[in-house]
Amino acid sequence: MNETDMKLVVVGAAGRMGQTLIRIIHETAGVRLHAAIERTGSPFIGRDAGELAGAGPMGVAVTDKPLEAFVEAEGVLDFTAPAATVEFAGLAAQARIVHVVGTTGCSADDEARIRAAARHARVIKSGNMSLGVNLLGMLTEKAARALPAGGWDIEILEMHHKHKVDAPSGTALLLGEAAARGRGIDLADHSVRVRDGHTGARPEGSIGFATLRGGSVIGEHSVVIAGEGEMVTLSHSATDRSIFARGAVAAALWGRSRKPGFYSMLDVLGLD
Ligand SMILES: NC(=O)C1=CN([C@@H]2O[C@H](COP(=O)(O)OP(=O)(O)OC[C@H]3O[C@@H](n4cnc5c(N)ncnc54)[C@H](OP(=O)(O)O)[C@@H]3O)[C@@H](O)[C@H]2O)C=CC1
Ligand SMILES: O=C(O)C1=N[C@H](C(=O)O)C[C@H](O)C1
Repeated sequence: MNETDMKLVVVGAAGRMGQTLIRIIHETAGVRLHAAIERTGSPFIGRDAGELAGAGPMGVAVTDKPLEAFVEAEGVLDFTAPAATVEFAGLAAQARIVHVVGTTGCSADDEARIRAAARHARVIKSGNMSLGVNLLGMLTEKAARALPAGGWDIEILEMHHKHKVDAPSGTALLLGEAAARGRGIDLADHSVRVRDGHTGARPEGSIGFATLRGGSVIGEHSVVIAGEGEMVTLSHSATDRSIFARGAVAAALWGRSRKPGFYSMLDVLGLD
């Protein structure tokens, strides 16, 4: 441990991503686990966070006191749920720390509240923290720009594990936004999120989404650009959650020297 290590809090510490984040912090130079948070009443309160994550004892007990943890820390890594993330955004703003948000499924109102907190906190939010998906976003934007709407139809397909609660995935929406940017259109006005029954023919220029759920799939995403007699498919497969956790830790370290504001992984990775 080093005095200059960035002190990080993991909220949702017992979750799939929370445990992965604790393991990655443990093996990454320049950061250390300062606190681990779960909700009041969680059976994990009081447990050693390192043991919970399968990394061995770390001497950090899981608590339900986020503000106490935030005021002594430099950053919080948040892969929880929209209502929790909105609350943590307010606390991170009070504590003036870095807030890395991986939570997906946020409503427009949640998004506005998180952005408001970015007046005081350094918020880095992305539907996917991996390098590969952010590169895929860039490639999608370029392909959508090069292949015009009259003749080329964009569909985004995703599959995740059976426990996932939001759809389309944050990544699918990130890719949809990238495609819409490439086409110079607003995604909200052109997306088709569900098809059922007699839908009529596909509206030209729309961006369609299809969702699969099952088993333990970590994250599969494809951008299909279908033309007459040919089809281009750009895709990404996640085989280990550590890709998201490494991205989140890199984002926290990047945010340490930034001014308050709202940033994305494209800023962190220098891809924007
Ligand atoms: N951006 C990215 O790169 C990625 C984003 N994600 C997103 O991260 C989120 C979490 O995913 P995952 O880890 O699989 O989900 P889990 O359900 O496994 O973990 C979420 C954790 O957050 C806890 N939690 C919820 N509310 C609170 C609260 N108010 N205070 C403290 N803890 C709370 C949950 O506790 P409880 O069970 O008691 O509710 C749970 O332990 C999802 O939105 C997912 O889409 C996931 C992977 C990558
Ligand atoms: O819930 C998940 O697991 C994941 N969520 C993110 C999303 O909604 O895209 C990122 C990743 O695909 C895993």
